[in-house]
Amino acid sequence: MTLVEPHTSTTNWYEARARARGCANPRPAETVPLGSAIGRVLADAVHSRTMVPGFDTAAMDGYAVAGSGPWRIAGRVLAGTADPGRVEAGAAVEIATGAPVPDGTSAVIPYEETAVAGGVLEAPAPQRRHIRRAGEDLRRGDVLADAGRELTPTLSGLLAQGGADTVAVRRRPVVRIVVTGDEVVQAGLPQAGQVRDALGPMVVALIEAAGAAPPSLVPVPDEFSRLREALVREGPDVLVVTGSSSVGRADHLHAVLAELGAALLVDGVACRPGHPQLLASLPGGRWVVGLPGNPFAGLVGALTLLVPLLDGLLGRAARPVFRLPVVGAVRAPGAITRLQPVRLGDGVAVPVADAGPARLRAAADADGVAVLEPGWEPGALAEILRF
Ligand SMILES: Nc1nc2c(c(=O)[nH]1)N[C@H]1C(S)=C(S)[C@@H](COP(=O)(O)OP(=O)(O)OC[C@H]3O[C@@H](n4cnc5c(N)ncnc54)[C@H](O)[C@@H]3O)O[C@H]1N2
Ligand code: MOO
Repeated sequence: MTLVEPHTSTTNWYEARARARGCANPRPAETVPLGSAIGRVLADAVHSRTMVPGFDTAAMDGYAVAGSGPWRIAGRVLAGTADPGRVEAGAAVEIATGAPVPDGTSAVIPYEETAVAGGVLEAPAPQRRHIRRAGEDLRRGDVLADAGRELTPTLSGLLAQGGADTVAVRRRPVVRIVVTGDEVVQAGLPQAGQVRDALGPMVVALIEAAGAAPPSLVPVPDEFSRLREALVREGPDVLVVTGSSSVGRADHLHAVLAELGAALLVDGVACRPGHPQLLASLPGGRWVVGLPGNPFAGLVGALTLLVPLLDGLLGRAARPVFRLPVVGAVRAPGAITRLQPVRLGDGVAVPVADAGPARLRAAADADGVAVLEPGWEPGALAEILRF
């Protein structure tokens, strides 16, 4: 863990994200029913507890036959039957998809390929067996998912096939959002000098999408003591402070952190917008993420520091890096990284015009943000942080 002195250092954008991703240990595990684990991150690898199919299974509705035809029809086996018995050479058993095939079965012939008269079945010699062999999909002990994977609907289905009833997942990080600003109001139309809280709703949604518990939100005025109080109150693993990150008279975050003995891991990031973002740890193990008050700058801070910190707390596997050529007219990044809202096209990312630190329109119309590094030129690849 690299610590920096307050106000003295600006961190490269990739380095800042890597620090946020790497600083926290994963939260403890808890066991939850498979049915309520969607979106949770696995704390352990999951293995199949059974083979799938569990028995030789008919893949078509029709007849299980033994030997060559014609066949004498000698019974019926439906799905759910525990013991399908045996079929002797020259005999056929009517069978349902999903039923266990009787011992001695050489093939299952679909109804469509058969003719039946007087209890005798006729069909051309079967070209396919239409039998799913026991264990051909999964064997007992097969790894179904590694630790760090998020439970998706499809993974959840696979784990059910493998016999899972419960899964060990990481406890969800508990987050408190502290919205600072005397001028910031939570509802209705802002009066003279006021502004609606645009960061609260956005950051709540980002936190939930990242896999943390639904966060609480506390508005605090621009007062040192009130901000201090909001940071020391027990409960959350992560405190997100919006606004108060810069150097203005009412920006108390650095002073409060200094008084609380916080260690600053990131204090300013070499990017536009979103430069005055910070990451700190408080004595006792809690984390503080400071997001700039300008809404698009705050969003950049959330994508740079907050979501990666939550990924680390969840023990989430590295997210796949997604790069596209960014085409079209866009301001060059200059000497530091520029975060540019983009729309995703067919194999390209297209900048959305008129992005500014305080404006959300471009980001709201975008599918993600492109990370344009110094030296980037139109048409070159850039990492895309998808919303
Ligand atoms: N002398 C300097 N001034 C500023 C600098 C600087 O380097 N030197 N940096 C500028 C940049 S860049 C940003 S970004 C802002 C960051 O300011 P703070 O994080 O301290 O935030 P505030 O001063 O409280 O507010 C800035 C701006 O955003 C509005 N705001 C605040 N919270 C919200 C919210 N929840 N929803 C919507 N809008 C919000 C607030 O009203 C201000 O307009 O500092 C620059 N200044
Ligand atoms: O970088 Mo500020 O964060 O431009 O709005």
